Amino acid sequence: MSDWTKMSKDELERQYSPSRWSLRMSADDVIRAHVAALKSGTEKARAVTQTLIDVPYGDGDREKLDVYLPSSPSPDLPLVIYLHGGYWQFLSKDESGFLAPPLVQKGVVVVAVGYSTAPTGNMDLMVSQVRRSVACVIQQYSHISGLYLCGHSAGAHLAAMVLSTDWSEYDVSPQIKGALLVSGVYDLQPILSTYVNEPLKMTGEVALRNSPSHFLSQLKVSSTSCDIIVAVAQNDSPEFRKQSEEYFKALESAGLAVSLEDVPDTDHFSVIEQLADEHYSLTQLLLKMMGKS
Ligand SMILES: N[C@@H](CC(=O)c1ccccc1NC=O)C(=O)O
Repeated sequence: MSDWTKMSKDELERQYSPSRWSLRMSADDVIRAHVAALKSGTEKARAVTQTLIDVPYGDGDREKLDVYLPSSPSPDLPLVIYLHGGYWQFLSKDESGFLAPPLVQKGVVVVAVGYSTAPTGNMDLMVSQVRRSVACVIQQYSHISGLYLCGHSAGAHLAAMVLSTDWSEYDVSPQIKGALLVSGVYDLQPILSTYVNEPLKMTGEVALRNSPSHFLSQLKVSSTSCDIIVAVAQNDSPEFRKQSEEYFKALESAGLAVSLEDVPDTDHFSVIEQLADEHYSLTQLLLKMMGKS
């Protein structure tokens, strides 16, 4: 696989256009179908679980989260925070509850976090928002048995930044027990010169200070006992696959408990959509991580 620094702008943009790599449908159709699947999955989740919608975790407009709760409270109550994808510019928490039903059914609390996507928000703000959301959840839900993170695409990037947080600047120091990072971007430098950065307007410095690949020693300190699964779709682009493989290798070299899951017969979108299905491999892995399979 060639190095991104040697790629033309066109090739880099192709590599960082997840929809162009789907084998299921055209680029436009796969995005339409993705949004539709997330919306209908979230509507279903809201119909079959108890919810708390638009709970603020800060003063900002988008600084709200949705909570999906099991109906019978049990003493063993894991909580998973979901950070949605959409290239830091699309989607919101409002269609990010689709993964709740199979988890809630097993007695897990699911929290979908909102954050200020670009162009309203910028990368520094989004990273600070998701960190604050995690701190807020741990303060409000101090009785939970374990805190877990799950993120897709841009959300996997944000989840990796949460794992790399120096919590000394916060009121709490959350002990995250496990993280499922799905088809993420862990080095932001390759996207700097692409269309993805148009609304984000990141400088090289912003990209560097928000790249999880540059904060491995902080992650090791803050998330020593966190089980990490780096998952990637079989049909993600070579660059996306390389992002996951390299982050996995770096975590492994740092001595963390990490595994790489290459999910067969999935593309960038189906790899996360299928979390709505209790029989899907990643749903089972997430439940197993929480001791709920
Ligand atoms: N231009 C991007 C768009 C994209 O990634 C996206 C668009 C809408 C909702 C989610 C998206 N990506 C990942 O979650 C693509 O080629 O797929």
